[in-house]
Amino acid sequence: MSTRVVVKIGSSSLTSAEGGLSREAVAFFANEINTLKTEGHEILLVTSGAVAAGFRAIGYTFRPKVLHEKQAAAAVGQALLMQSYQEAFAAHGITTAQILLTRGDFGNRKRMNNACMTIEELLKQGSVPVINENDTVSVNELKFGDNDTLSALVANLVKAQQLLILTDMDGLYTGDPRKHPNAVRFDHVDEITDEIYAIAGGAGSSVGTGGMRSKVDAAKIATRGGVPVFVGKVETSGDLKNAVDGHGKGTYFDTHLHSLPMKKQWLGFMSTPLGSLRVDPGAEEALVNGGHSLLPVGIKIVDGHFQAGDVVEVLNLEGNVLGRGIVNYDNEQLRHIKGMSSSEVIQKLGTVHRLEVIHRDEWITLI
Ligand SMILES: Nc1ncnc2c1ncn2[C@@H]1O[C@H](COP(=O)(O)OP(=O)(O)O)[C@@H](O)[C@H]1O
Ligand SMILES: N[C@@H](CCC(=O)OP(=O)(O)O)C(=O)O
Repeated sequence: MSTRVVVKIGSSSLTSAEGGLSREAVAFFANEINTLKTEGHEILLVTSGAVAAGFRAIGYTFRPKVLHEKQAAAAVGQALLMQSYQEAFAAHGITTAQILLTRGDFGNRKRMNNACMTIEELLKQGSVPVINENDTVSVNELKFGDNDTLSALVANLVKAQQLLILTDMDGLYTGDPRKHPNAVRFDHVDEITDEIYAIAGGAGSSVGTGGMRSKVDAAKIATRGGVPVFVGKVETSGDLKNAVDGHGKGTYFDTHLHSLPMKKQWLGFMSTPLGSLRVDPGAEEALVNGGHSLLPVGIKIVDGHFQAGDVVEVLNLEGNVLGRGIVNYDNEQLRHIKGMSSSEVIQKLGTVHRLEVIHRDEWITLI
């Protein structure tokens, strides 16, 4: 069956440790993707490698660590990266299209709709969108940094049937195999638990950024959005097709969920919460398992400055994030009515526009 697939290629798979782009690697991936396209799959590529490709060309000896040096290296390297993809895909008669995005773009519905429409048109025309972070304008606090999260947001946005995160390690192991030679690989992960997070470490090479941790983060976003994820290695001809077909060299993160509507995607993964609410076990149960709205009676602590209509994070009494929602009250009002029953709230405030603090339609569970 032909499907829509997002393929993310990390710096570690495209460049040598000394820096510089491996044209052989780019040609190899173009060939693998061509095989999938020939079978009728729609492919979107999310690629890293701009900094790694550009830092030697600009004159640095090592991969830069300071932001403006990384941005300069990326500006040089992005052109080299794109040129390389264009040449490699042209050999198969495939047109490539450059798309540069920032985290801020995902927070803006209009920009996202535009990006989405552009991508749909490119796919319709048979092109391969080649997506990277727009490093020149991304500031530290708002950066993706690695492209794993970016690839998960893209996969949710285009309602992909699969996200393949390709890296230099053939999956998630019980510990970083570079440090723990006896570590064992997970073939499937049904649920991303705290234990899974605990074993996923940082980058193993000098060119990679996020390591397995950011890949697990990405897998969480994508699976929560209904997109199953493969994290692994594609090194010999046919490996990418095998990964799509379910027998790749790596770990599969399964999902039983359906794709998320755009509004819930935005709420869960793109919005910026302006405060937080701590709720009691009754409210936790109602929100997470009961599919109910949040009422004032379940709220214990209110933090932050927010207005009605803003996004807040909801935590349980142990401090674990349960999800996010759009509040119907500002922080001052909520401090006055927290813990009150609905009749007490009406007595205190008079007629209220909405009794629910967060309506279930404006809520997303994130555990
Ligand atoms: N539990 C783990 N299982 C497998 N790899 C791990 C684990 N913890 C950390 N790693 C490291 O994550 C690295 C891959 O991430 P990264 O270097 O960021 O690659 P990329 O550039 O492809 O995104 C591996 O090379 C490995 O050393
Ligand atoms: N946008 C940056 C991505 C940085 C990076 O190293 O990401 P990754 O290899 O996915 O961990 C670049 O193209 O160099």
